[in-house]
Amino acid sequence: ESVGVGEAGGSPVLDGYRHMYSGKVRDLYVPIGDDGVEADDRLLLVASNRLSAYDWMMSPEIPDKGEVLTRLSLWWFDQLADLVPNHVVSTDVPDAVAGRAVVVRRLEMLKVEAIARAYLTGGGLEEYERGGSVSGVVLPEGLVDGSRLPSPVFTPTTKAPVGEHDLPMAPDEVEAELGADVAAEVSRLTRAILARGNEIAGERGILIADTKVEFGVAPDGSGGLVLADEVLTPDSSRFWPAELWEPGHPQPSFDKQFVREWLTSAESGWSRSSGEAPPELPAHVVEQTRAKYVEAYERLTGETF
Ligand SMILES: N#Cc1c(N)ncnc1-c1cnn(CCN2CCOCC2)c1
Repeated sequence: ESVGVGEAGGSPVLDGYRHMYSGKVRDLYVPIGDDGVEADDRLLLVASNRLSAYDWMMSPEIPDKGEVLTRLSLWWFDQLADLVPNHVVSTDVPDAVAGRAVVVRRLEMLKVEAIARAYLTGGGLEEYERGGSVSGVVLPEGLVDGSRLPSPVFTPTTKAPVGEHDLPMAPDEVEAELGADVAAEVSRLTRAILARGNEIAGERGILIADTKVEFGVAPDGSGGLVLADEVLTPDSSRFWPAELWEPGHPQPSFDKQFVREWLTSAESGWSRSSGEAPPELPAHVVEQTRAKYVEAYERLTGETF
């Protein structure tokens, strides 16, 4: 998920903060006090307007994407507060990143990408087609691309180093990494978060096929699991329009379909198999994609962006 620092679309220099880490679409900074000493209990999590598709960084950026997804994630943290505490401290952030950054508690992050699937597709479907199970969970026969699962399945992966792919973790590997009790709690919470997400999103015409969340614990070991990172956004999850759901083939993406269809159309002149970077997105694709992020936010939260 992480790429080298200084990727196209870059990360802003923020006065009073040290840039610590760049993911494909988000960045982490360390606050620096007036005395020049770095905070050890807080971080600044910044969402960019960058869009990643087909494992490429798109250009140009999508205006307001960072703010829309930050506000959506904050709303989900509130919806889930009865299930699990979270790392949000405040939205008192520098003007340069106003609306698209959050001050968060600095945690010790678990070394597991906590993924749950409510619908079968992508890597989960491929594993199922090989052996009838996913992450050690035997599934019913006859499932196809887009099939709804009887209940969300925990399908954790490793957190791969920069430029490498995350790898599936078997249950015993997760227990070896986290211990049996914490592994069971991570599985339970991740599945509960996705189930709650689909209860709410389903009423608003959006299916959340799968999601990745991250947990941390307080550095002093006090308390239990804390939900970190972002939660139930189109960047961390597959969002599908409910009215188009039809198992048996790849589902259209709620937010990335315009980008995918243009990139795979003759008009783009690009071929995914070429290994070459995709061309600039035309303005109409950028605008339509921005509108889908705003639509997801407004449908789910009931707020006007
Ligand atoms: N959230 C959080 C968090 C926290 N609350 N405390 C300590 N570390 C982290 C942290 C460090 N890396 N990541 C991976 C996800 N990153 C998000 C930003 O963008 C890059 C990827 C999370």
